[in-house]
Amino acid sequence: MSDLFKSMPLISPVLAPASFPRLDDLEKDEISSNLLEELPKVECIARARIPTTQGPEIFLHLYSNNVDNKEHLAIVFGEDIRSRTLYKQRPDDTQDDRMTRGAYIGKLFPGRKSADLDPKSGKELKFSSNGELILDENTHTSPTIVRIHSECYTGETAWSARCDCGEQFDEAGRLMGLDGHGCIVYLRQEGRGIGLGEKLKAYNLQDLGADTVQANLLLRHPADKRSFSLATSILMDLNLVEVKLLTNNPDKIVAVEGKNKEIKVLERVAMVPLAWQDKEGIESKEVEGYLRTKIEKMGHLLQKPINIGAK
Ligand SMILES: Nc1nc2c(ncn2[C@@H]2O[C@H](COP(=O)(O)OP(=O)(O)OP(=O)(O)O)[C@@H](O)[C@H]2O)c(=O)[nH]1
Repeated sequence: MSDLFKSMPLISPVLAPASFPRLDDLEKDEISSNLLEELPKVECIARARIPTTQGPEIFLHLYSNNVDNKEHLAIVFGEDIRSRTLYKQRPDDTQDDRMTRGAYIGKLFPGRKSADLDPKSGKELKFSSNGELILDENTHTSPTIVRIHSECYTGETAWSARCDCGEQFDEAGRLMGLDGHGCIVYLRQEGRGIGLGEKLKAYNLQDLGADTVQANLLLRHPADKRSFSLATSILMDLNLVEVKLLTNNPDKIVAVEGKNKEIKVLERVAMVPLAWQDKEGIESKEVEGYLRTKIEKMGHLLQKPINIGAK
């Protein structure tokens, strides 16, 4: 047994190799959905059009909120998905202010003067007497493909084949690009909420034989420390209250719907790993173990097809 685990009692052989500490003596938190009585308040600070290397343009929305200081994002497919807080008229708001923060209709071009009126199409935004944007044919509100994605530096930026986060992110964008509308709510809760440093320690524990759940528990974190209430608030702000949710995680569905069912998940769209569909996708013994643990211990709604072997 390594020195690291000498002070800890042995784990049950069912849960992990005999050289690991017992999980039943460690804190075993349930994977909680952290449903809040009152949803966080969010405010969209800025929106900008991003042409992408993949084809479709996206509109990146940056949010502030009243529960943490992180920059949570909404990656929006569709010019007509509009944030209430961004578009609401503010005291002393000028048309230049509105264009600068991204609260405009249509496209920006050099010399444009009005945010609320698109001179090319003649479409115009309308507001109520208290400055709220009126939802009309210029604002998309119908059921929309949505993914709630938690930050994964390793999978999205450092080419990690320990998880399928990068592949899921790309696939979500591909489906939304095809549909023409969609939203990836990108929450800064790295490592299922434990942060990148702790996730790296968890990876070392995984190399020492723990699975992803055990590694979190050994570090005295819950298996899943995330909350999805910010996603609920952001979707409400974007008027995306009826969604087709891309996920395999049943906890996420309950969590994003909110305590008072502020959001309706009309449909769950499974995120099947590409390699399990006989397509080119992430393959490694680590990702196999990661997905197995999600299915066996975290109740993910995913089944590996029997014809796909360990290649
Ligand atoms: N603690 C920990 N976090 C991990 C590990 N591998 C990936 N993650 C994190 O897990 C999260 C993945 O989240 P998602 O893909 O949004 O969600 P999910 O719960 O897997 O559900 P799906 O919607 O089905 O993908 C990200 O925050 C990753 O950084 C790991 O081994 N340990």
